Amino acid sequence: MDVKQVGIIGAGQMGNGIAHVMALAGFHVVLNDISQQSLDNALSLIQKNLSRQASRGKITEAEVADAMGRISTTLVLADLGKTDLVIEAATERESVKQAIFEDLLPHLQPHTILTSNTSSISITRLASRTDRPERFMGFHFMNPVPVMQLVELIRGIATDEETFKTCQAVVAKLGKTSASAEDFPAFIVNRILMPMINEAVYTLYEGVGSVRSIDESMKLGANHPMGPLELADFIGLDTCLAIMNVLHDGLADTKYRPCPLLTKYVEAGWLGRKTQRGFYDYRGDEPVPTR
Ligand SMILES: CC(=O)CC(=O)SCCNC(=O)CCNC(=O)[C@H](O)C(C)(C)COP(=O)(O)OP(=O)(O)OC[C@H]1O[C@@H](n2cnc3c(N)ncnc32)[C@H](O)[C@@H]1OP(=O)(O)O
Ligand SMILES: NC(=O)C1=CN([C@@H]2O[C@H](COP(=O)(O)OP(=O)(O)OC[C@H]3O[C@@H](n4cnc5c(N)ncnc54)[C@H](OP(=O)(O)O)[C@@H]3O)[C@@H](O)[C@H]2O)C=CC1
Repeated sequence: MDVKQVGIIGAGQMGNGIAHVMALAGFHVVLNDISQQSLDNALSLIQKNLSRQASRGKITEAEVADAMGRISTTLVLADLGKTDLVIEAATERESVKQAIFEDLLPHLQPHTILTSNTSSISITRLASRTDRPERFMGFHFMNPVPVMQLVELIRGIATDEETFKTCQAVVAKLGKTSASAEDFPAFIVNRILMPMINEAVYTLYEGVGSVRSIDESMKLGANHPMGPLELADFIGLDTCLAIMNVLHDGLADTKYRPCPLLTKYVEAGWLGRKTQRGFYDYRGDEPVPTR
């Protein structure tokens, strides 16, 4: 199938990055959110990130203008009715995603492929609540989307081959690489990455190291580009906790127990960079560890 128009639901950090790379690759994008503020912030962030790419000579000013011209925003889900591919990138909560699909379905054309950028939730279960489980799959970008090369593609139990091939072709058009993952909790990347982040929080909780010593150790001792706590703040602590809960519930193994300290940060509303406070406090000139 030839994809021309892409609908993106959720204009948070992932939604804006997905809109950025899709528009730059020539797709027409309709970006939806429940908050006008989030849509406005997303557009100005996309403009800023595209301009940064232009200033480094990676793309031209004309490409920036063309990409921005291909993005429209809306608060109304029905405006995604003409799209060929929908990527849902709203908050990592199953009830939120299911409600979105329920509201969206009556407006979609029969051929439209429905996907979720979920980090962990069962694709098969999300698909089973729609009218098109064969045209439903996981389309999982990595953060920051304009920089990261990988997209995980996850088939649900009913996903058909044409849907998979179409999504694979879209990833190739973005200049990214796809990896196929089976539909089990948190797929591949987060099945491995998130327990490491959770273990870093346990290491902090048990007093083995401070925020700074844990991050420095993993950056300098294991050559990770960001320390695990810095990365958790970057991903969002609410998202990290949601993923750990899906692993814990879905695999029924205590080794996935979310660290109580991670839960406490989320309960405090200290969600990382997006709320300006998490394992670091970002309100000043330099990030300051909170423990
Ligand atoms: C939770 C999930 O479901 C799955 C996930 O996504 S897990 C998270 C996966 N992501 C990671 O693990 C990221 C780990 N961190 C990194 O790779 C790096 O720290 C980083 C790429 C984010 C930044 O790299 P850096 O070298 O420290 O910073 P910096 O030099 O500023 O940036 C490198 C390039 O990326 C660009 N960049 C950085 N952040 C960006 C953003 N948010 N948007 C667009 N471009 C960005 C910069 O402009 C820069 O571009 P040039 O090469 O043209 O100069
Ligand atoms: N953060 C990461 O590193 C990664 C996250 N993901 C996944 O991507 C998805 C989004 O994550 P992320 O961008 O980080 O989260 P954010 O919190 O940054 O963004 C979520 C956005 O969805 C909006 N939203 C909530 N409910 C609805 C709704 N009913 N309709 C439309 N929009 C809605 C939120 O609006 P409001 O703010 O008003 O609530 C917010 O703008 C999640 O499934 C996450 O697991 C995947 C890869 C990496």
